[in-house]
Amino acid sequence: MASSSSLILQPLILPSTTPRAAFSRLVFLPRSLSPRLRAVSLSTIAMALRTKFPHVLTVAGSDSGGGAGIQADIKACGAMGVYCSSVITAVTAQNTVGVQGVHPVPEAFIEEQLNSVLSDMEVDVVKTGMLPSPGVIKVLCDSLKRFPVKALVVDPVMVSTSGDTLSSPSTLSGYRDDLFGMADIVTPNLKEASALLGGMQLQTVSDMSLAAKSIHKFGPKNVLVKGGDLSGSSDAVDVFFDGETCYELHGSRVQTRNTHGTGCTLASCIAAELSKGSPMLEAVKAAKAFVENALHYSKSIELGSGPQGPFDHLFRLKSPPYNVAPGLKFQPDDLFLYAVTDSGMNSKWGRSMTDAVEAVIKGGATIVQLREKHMETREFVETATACMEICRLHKIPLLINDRVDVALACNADGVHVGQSDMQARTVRALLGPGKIIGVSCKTIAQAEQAWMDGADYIGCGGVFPTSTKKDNTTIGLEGLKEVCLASKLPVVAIGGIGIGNANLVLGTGVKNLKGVAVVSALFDRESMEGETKKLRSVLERVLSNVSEGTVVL
Ligand SMILES: Nc1ncnc2c1ncn2[C@@H]1O[C@H](COP(=O)(O)OP(=O)(O)O)[C@@H](O)[C@H]1O
Ligand SMILES: Cc1ncc(COP(=O)(O)O)c(N)n1
Ligand SMILES: [Mg+2]
Repeated sequence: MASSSSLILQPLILPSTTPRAAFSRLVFLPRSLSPRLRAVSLSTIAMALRTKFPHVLTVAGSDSGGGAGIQADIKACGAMGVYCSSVITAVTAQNTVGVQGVHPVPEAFIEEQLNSVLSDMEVDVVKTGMLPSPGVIKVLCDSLKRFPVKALVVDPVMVSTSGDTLSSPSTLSGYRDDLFGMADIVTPNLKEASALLGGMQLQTVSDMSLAAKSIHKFGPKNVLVKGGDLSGSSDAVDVFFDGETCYELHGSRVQTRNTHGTGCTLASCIAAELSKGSPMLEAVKAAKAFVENALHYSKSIELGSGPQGPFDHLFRLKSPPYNVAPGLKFQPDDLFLYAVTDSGMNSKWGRSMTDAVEAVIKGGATIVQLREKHMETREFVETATACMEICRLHKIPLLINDRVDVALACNADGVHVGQSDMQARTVRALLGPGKIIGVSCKTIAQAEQAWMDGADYIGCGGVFPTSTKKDNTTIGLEGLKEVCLASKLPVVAIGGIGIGNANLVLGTGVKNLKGVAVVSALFDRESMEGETKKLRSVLERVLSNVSEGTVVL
């Protein structure tokens, strides 16, 4: 091995935010390397270490009113933490009353803009908005063939919500025959879906499903028919079709006039999420949640005198939680051995909460939840802050039961809520996209709602009777299996589980079941570390038997 004196310490100028991050990016190279090789190695390492910033290119029209088009796209991508470049296809004179004029950009100049960005700037995802003529669609298709990107999101903008035409009807065949076949997703609203399908009437959610399936035949990988304008609907329902399954995505309808630009924003958010690496359906859900939240925060903004106002894409900047450092990223396997605290049991055994948390982590707990129903708020925040330090040290996520305020105050990794606590979608809006949210569910319908609300996992139970929740109805192993099979989220089983019966639970080997959550089995014991170790070894044994196909009962 080279001694340290034969190494040179060469700091590279790489993007880094903190002194610690900068230090970890210092590169050691042997002195014996020739200066040329050293230069080559350094540039290779620099390339490898470069932080790639997710990049969406929007190809769309400018909205002088700033609520839709290019302006909405740039703000939406910025809000989602993604870089956004723009190729402008037309300049519109537009306000809250409607569209007063459209000035198309010459096709050759659109091509020049596409060339400039795509040839140089490592675009991940292209999102299209207003493409005013068939010639523009052709120019775009040709550019995308020359410069392929990871994903293409096509929002087939045709008519503004105010009823003004933004692209000529002759673009319909360009979309259907050329662009859709290259698209990863197309996102027509009701009017656009109808126009694409020769005037098909779309009045119900089942009409939307039919439309999504028909549009899929034009060649895009996925279709989202947006129901913002579905009359008589108390929800905001969109229908997603991936070629196999149709999903109805229900959101709550925000009562506001400020819906100008919702479609542009939705498509840009999908593109932004895809550029960060999200799977398609997750990207669509995150985008829909963003639009709903943005509308909610902006529902009483007053700008302009017309019927449709813009909304505030950057509402999150006003919300302090977004300034806090992100927590640990959720991995479903974190649910394997989930320790839920109980300070009553700690005082019975004469130990502090921090000692208890440290002991279960040392014993092999993979995630910790502070569940304190009676602790005073100040003591709770102090305890949680101290526990956070321990959990950070061991890289174990710490969640707070119910108390979003306490989670924010100590910058916990997330919150676990029950059916009578704050709704998960509100928790998500308050905590932001980077935090972990779990929801207690007993039924398939609750599990579906948790998924829609943007939760990361569900806790399912009580599986067996338990002393920590006296009047809790138990669902048994059968109930657990039913919910697990239907759940789109990973599941942790809870309720009366311990060393004696954990094998019955995990041994079901049922889909989505990732682990067990325990309270008394760990905290109501003298040696918490020892008990956790025992439980962990039981779980590991069951897991290896399940993966070998042996049923353990
Ligand atoms: N009032 C509203 N409340 C909540 N979500 C809405 C509302 N209006 C539209 N949306 C959502 O905004 C997105 C864009 O839909 P839509 O308005 O139909 O598209 P477009 O703007 O292209 O006409 C969809 O996800 C839709 O469900
Ligand atoms: C330049 C431009 N592009 C797109 C739209 C559609 O707006 P919405 O998202 O409300 O359908 C618009 N009004 N103006
Ligand atoms: Mg709209």
